[in-house]
Amino acid sequence: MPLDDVILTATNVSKTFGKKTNTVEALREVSFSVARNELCILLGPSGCGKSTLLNIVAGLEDPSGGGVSLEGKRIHGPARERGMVFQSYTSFPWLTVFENVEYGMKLNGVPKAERRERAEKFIDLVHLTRFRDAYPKTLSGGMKQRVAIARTLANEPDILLMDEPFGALDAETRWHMQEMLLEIVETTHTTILLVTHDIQEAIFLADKIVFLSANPGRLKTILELDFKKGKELKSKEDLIALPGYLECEREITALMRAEAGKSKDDY
Ligand SMILES: Nc1ncnc2c1ncn2[C@@H]1O[C@H](COP(=O)(O)OP(=O)(O)OP(=O)(O)O)[C@@H](O)[C@H]1O
Repeated sequence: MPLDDVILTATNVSKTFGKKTNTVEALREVSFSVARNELCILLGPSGCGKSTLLNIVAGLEDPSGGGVSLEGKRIHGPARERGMVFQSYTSFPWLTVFENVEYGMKLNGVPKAERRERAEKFIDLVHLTRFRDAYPKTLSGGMKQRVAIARTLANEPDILLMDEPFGALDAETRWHMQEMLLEIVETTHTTILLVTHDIQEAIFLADKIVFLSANPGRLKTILELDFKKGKELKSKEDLIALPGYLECEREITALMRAEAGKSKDDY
């Protein structure tokens, strides 16, 4: 990958929680990069440090060793250029959809006319135009998460960070959300770093999968998903029908099983 295409670089990122005898080594010397306009997935078994790594990129946690740079600048603390969407819905209940999407821009000093224009654009993008004046409590889980996505994108981050964004949703809503995310990427060319432990979700969404092993979290492998390159995927069915899909799913399932180290009797 040409160097100027790299937007985010993680170099030898380590993280140990706790002090003295009571420590947990969550990450050991993890290095990877994300290219501009790429959708990069952090995947691995439970407890391998995916969320910790994403939180370090977000600036919500400091690494114990190594570091992360965005556009060549070392990350220290949270900033607007790195927008985060969590699994739990984070809209303000006393504000309408429109006001929720506008809120962050208001804090960032975006002038009113531009705020309105951007809020409308991103509400349309997440298919909530009819619900712009609704309050979050009247919306479904998927709609609330769409508000969070629109609000984060409206701040025009350089990279969108997503931690299990569809993890709390039922299977059907999850598919729709995944399909919508690919539509968003196609329209806005946003660079995304997304954590999931769902193998199918990872294969459907990813340009690249960074697979972590557990105890401590280390880089196991990076999968480029060549079988998808140049193919237009609108739905899960399109993905499953692609030659190469099953092999890819089998490879990742085997990695996951080896790393989780669980036989069917260990649960
Ligand atoms: N604040 C913390 N204090 C102590 N240990 C922590 C803290 N946060 C995470 N850990 C530990 O670090 C390790 C990695 O946790 P993390 O949540 O990043 O993994 P994960 O891959 O995102 O897991 P999951 O898929 O289950 O969400 C785990 O052993 C976890 O218990």
